[in-house]
Amino acid sequence: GVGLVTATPEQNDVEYLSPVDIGGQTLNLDFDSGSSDLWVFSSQLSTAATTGHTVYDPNKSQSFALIQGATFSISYGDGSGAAGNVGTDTVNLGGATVTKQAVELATAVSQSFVEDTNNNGLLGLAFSKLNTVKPAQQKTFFDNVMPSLAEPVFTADLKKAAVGSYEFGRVDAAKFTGAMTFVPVNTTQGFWQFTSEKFAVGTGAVQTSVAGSQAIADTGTTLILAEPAVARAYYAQVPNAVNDAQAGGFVFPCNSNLPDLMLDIGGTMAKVSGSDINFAQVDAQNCFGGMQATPANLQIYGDIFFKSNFVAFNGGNSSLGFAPH
Ligand SMILES: CC[C@H](C)[C@H](NC(=O)[C@H](C)NC(=O)[C@@H](CCSC)NC[C@@H](N)Cc1ccccc1)C(=O)O
Repeated sequence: GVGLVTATPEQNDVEYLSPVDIGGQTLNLDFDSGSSDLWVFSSQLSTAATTGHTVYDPNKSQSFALIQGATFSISYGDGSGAAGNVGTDTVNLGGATVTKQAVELATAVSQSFVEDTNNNGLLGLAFSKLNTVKPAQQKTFFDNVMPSLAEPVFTADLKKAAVGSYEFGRVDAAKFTGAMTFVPVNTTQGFWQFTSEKFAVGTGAVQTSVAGSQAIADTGTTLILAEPAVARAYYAQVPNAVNDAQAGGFVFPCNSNLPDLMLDIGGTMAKVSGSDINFAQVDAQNCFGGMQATPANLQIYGDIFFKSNFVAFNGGNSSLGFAPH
């Protein structure tokens, strides 16, 4: 089979939300290739936490079954997190269906999730080894649905300020231009991870940031978080760009003519359009960069990368395909 759902951006493309049918109830979830838990705002949360949200109520589902004694607790790189208990239900993503999918019911969520009223939970699409359910770890929707898919793949077609899509079971050639390049991913940490050590600014020379530097493809992260050497070299080519601690990173005049950024994905260069690096206005003149330096030693290629690149996640042979779109 094949599943196709829309991916609708929030204000400033901070996140993309997709409709998921769980036991007959439809919730908009943030599909996240950087984690492996499917958790939802549930009727067990306090009213304070659920105001403005759509919640999943297991008591209203004919097909819900509790997993006795199972709990989850997840924390994310931005300091946010969620925790609760676990059951199974039928999960349908635009036609791709799993009958006994682990659905994690939040009984506590961090404030940033409470405030993000468009987001009613996450659907994790990284590798199941990262799933946080105890005592028995659970599988992701993608792992569960893969055997029934025409092809063991899902694709992300995320767009700047426009509705895109996630598709399960096929790579739709109509959604990208040029040739798709596939690279093997390193799954040891549970992410869609690859080597990314080279970069170029505009039409400049290709240079190495840090030999062997790694990156992950993370649809649940808004920006590109790259090696500091990449950020420094890029913004050195943008007149009046400054690293503004108060803004939390590099800012530049909003009318800047931003160069493209080339990043290698497992040895093949991919382009991030300069226009996509103008992320959001921070004051009367200045805008915040869509690519920032990461303090960690793992680069995170988030939605800014996906706006320029159509990406195929192949769970059959653990590879990542990318092409301009
Ligand atoms: C502090 C937590 C560290 C990062 C680590 N957690 C992770 O790596 C988790 C699975 N993944 C994440 O924290 C990040 C990848 C970090 S790379 C180390 N992806 C998921 C994130 N975008 C989900 C999200 C979506 C919307 C709003 C906020 C957060 C852990 O549990 O140890």
